[in-house]
Amino acid sequence: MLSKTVSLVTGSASGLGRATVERIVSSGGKAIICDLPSQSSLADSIIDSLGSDNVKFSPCDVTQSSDVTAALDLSENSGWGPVNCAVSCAGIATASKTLGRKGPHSLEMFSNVLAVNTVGTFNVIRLASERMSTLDPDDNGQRGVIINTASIAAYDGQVGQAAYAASKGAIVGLTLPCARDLSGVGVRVMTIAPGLFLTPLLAGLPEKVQEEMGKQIPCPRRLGDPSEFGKLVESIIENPMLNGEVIRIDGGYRMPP
Ligand SMILES: CC(=O)CC(=O)SCCNC(=O)CCNC(=O)[C@H](O)C(C)(C)COP(=O)(O)OP(=O)(O)OC[C@H]1O[C@@H](n2cnc3c(N)ncnc32)[C@H](O)[C@@H]1OP(=O)(O)O
Ligand SMILES: NC(=O)C1=CN([C@@H]2O[C@H](COP(=O)(O)OP(=O)(O)OC[C@H]3O[C@@H](n4cnc5c(N)ncnc54)[C@H](O)[C@@H]3O)[C@@H](O)[C@H]2O)C=CC1
Repeated sequence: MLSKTVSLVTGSASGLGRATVERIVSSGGKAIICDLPSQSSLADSIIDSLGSDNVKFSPCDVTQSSDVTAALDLSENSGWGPVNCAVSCAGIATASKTLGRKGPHSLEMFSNVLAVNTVGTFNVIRLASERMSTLDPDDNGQRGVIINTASIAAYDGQVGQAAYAASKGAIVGLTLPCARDLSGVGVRVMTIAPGLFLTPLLAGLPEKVQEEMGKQIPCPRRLGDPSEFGKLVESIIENPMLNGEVIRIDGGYRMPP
């Protein structure tokens, strides 16, 4: 299916989303880069390297339904047809204790993390699945695949990760019911829970935290490369039996408190 993949990939101007776009396009597929308008120059550099026939940019805040709809429309208006693959990588991470030295966790920050990570992911699932439902089914009765990005923090959230872990735990929780809801239209739903990957998101953490983390990964004893995430996306797209499940990709790492 990868050579016929028409995808929308959120958060794909950077990091794991970018690696996903590179993987899909290198196998003959097409991708809509769906990222914030502020990321347009990064998106342009991806288009320069992969070709404007294969990649297009739709400025998008995943919490806004009209933005996600415009990205789905772009695929159809470009002559690619409706998307048959949607990968959500858009996400933000915060670090704040439930009760810190300066007082309680900001409620606004907590809500914002859930809005982008959880609500944004569900927004893509609901709107992309509607487009996929219009496609002809393949030999397995399938029309598309949706892949979400959670985190191992959904299971092993650290000190200061209440908001982030809650947002990712919710993505784990919605995976099975969404897969069940969409089984009637032949759309699979899978979630990847990455461990520690070397992307701008992780580079923003204090260097000491980064160093300690790389050493703690059992095997391989290093941070993950975003291309390894892209390979897993490819496997999920290609394997029709993968549905309703969360896959950790973490080198056997379990985060300490
Ligand atoms: C997998 C993914 O999707 C990506 C990831 O999650 S990568 C992992 C990301 N992890 C994080 O972001 C960690 C977030 N937490 C923090 O950065 C900090 O805890 C914080 C900024 C929220 C708080 O810092 P702070 O208020 O300065 O607290 P600080 O004084 O450092 O520590 C207070 C106590 O908590 C402990 N602590 C703080 N952060 C800790 C941590 N990350 N791990 C373990 N203990 C920690 C300290 O050892 C200290 O313990 P004592 O009470 O015994 O002295
Ligand atoms: N890097 C890592 O070690 C891990 C990352 N993850 C998750 O993987 C996903 C991708 O992370 P990275 O590539 O590392 O981060 P990144 O910061 O490199 O990329 C995230 C992208 O999401 C975009 N984005 C943020 N808010 C958005 C919004 N409202 N609408 C549209 N786009 C938005 C950003 O502009 C950015 O381009 C995130 O969901 C993150 O939580 C999970 C576990 C580990």
